[in-house]
This record gives sequence, structure tokens and C-alpha cells, in this order.
Amino acid sequence: MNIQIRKCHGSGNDFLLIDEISSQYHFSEKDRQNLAIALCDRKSLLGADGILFTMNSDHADAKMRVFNADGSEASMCGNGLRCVGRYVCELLQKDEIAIETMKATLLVSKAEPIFNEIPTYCVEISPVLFSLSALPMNMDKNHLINEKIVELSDQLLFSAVAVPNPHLISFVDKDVLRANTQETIAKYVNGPNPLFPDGVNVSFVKELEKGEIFVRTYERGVGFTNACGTAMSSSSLISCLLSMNEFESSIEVYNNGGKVRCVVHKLEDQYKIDLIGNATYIYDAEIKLDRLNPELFQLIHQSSFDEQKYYEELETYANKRIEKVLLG
Ligand SMILES: N[C@@H](CCC[C@H](N)C(=O)O)C(=O)O
Repeated sequence: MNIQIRKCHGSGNDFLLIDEISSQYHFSEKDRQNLAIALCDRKSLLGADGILFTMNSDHADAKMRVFNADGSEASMCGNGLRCVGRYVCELLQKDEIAIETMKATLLVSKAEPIFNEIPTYCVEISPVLFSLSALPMNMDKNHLINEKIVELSDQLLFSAVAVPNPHLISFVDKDVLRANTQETIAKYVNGPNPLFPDGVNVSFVKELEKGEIFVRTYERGVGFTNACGTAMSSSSLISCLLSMNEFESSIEVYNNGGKVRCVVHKLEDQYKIDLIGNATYIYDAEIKLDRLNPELFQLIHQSSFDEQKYYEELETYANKRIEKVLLG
């Protein structure tokens, strides 16, 4: 079969978007899993952090299903939702839409460019759940905000939140960021372990100055990525709960792939986060594959968009800021 693919990224967190609205592919669950493993492989002709299957929804403008590079399905993907949001907005010629995800239907809207002329979208990150059973995390307590987990470290403090995919967050200093502590912990909690039966996305966060944080994430099902949208949203939320930042104010979130902006809303009985950042198209490709051996796919053609060059200006700006604060 032939499949049309759009390679895109949000903060350098890159995806292969497959449009099942305009094309009828009829994938089985096994096909989706196998496609993610085969096409996301960085040694293959494509390579990505995940696949965004964009489908019809019976109650929203479209539906997004996200598969990590290892073939596991994620309940949510913030950077991916901006890419799917842009794609569906352009398809339906709308500036505001609702996208069904695994556990929630979320609003996406076109936003003012975050930097120069970069296509920018704002996505709703919700629901926010603190109950450890929502991650799930096995610990003898209900919530975990800035506390020790003795099995992981005798010094670091962690917070756990599901948005609704699971995140473990620690605010650290420069030296911890430079060491391999994060990788060691992340590999442990994403292998067979008693604490996180389904694994967890692990972020180390450094406060740069008020209103600015740096977030690096080891993603469940992928490994270190340039950025993780739900992790940056969760980290912004925790920074407000720890009084480093303020609710209802912009937080500039730097990452290894650039920068996004988050605004944390404190509602009567819940929290909600706006994740605002780029949705950049890299290229369109057509591949030919045999469903039984997707790893042997052939690239039929590929045509690049020229918008990545504008994104690189943001990357350069963000890298300078990160270098100044983290290496200086
Ligand atoms: N990169 C994503 C999150 C993708 C899913 C994650 N790896 C998981 O398994 O929960 C984002 O931008 O939020």
C-alpha cells in the first residue's frame, strides 16, 4: 500500500502525521503499532518521535491518536496536538477547532506568532490530575508535590501529575542537569519497576529567572526528545504551585528544540494550561510498504516545505539563552 505522510514538529519534537480523514487506510491496531516502530526508527529513511494518526471524530472536528516510537500508544501529546491542530484548521479553513484525544476533547486555536512569522497554535492541556492512581504510580500516598522518592534519589524532590499522560518532574540545579542522573532514573522508571507500572515521562527543570524555565524530558516510549509539550505544561504548573511563577501569567519555556509559552489557569476546582508554540511542516512524503514488513518501506517521493528556515531563527535565539544560563 501507499501512504502519504507529513513530517512536522513542535519545538523539534518531530512527528509523522498520517491523515485518515482525506484517505481511507483502514489500519488495524497492530498496523498502527508496527508503523510507529518501523517509520519512527531513526535509522530508517523517515525517523520521528511518534506518529500522529489524524482521524474523523463523531463529536469533534477531528480525532488524534498518538503512537510513540516504540509502538506504545499515548493518551496525549501537546506538541503533536499543535501540529494536528494546524493541519485540521487548514483542512477545514477554521481558526478554532476541537480535537478528540484518548481521554478528552481539547480546544486548539491559531495564535499570534511566538517568534517572527512562525505558524503558532495554542492548545488546551486538560484534565490535570494529581491523584497518583491517575498516572498510575504506586506509593503509599495520594499526591506527590515536591517530595522525595527514596527509591530514586536521596536528594532530589519530585512532583507527579497526569495531564492526562503521566509526568514525573524535578526542579534541579545546573550540576544535576549536566550529570547523567536523569537518564538513570528515567530508564529505571520506564523499565519493569514497582513504582510506575506503565512508565512515566521524566522531566528535569531549571528555573532561569522569574517567568522563564528550561525543561528537558526523557519521554516514555521514546527516550530524550528535543521537547515534550505535556511535560512543559506540567512543569509550568508545578512552578506555579511552588510559587516560582504566577498563575494567569506567561511562562517562557525553553527546551533543547526551541521555546514555547505556557499560561497556567487556576479555575474553581481544577487547573488548565494553555500551551502556545510552533507547528512547523518539514516535508511531505509518499511511501510504499507491505503491512507485514513495514520496516522494508520505500520512499516514493519527498518534497520539503521552506518554513523550517524561519523556525531555525527561534532555535538559535533559544540556544543562546540556554547556553548563557546553563553553561555560563
Ligand atoms: N511528546 C509528547 C508526549 C508524547 C507521549 C509521551 N511519550 C507518553 O507516552 O506519554 C508531548 O508533546 O506532550
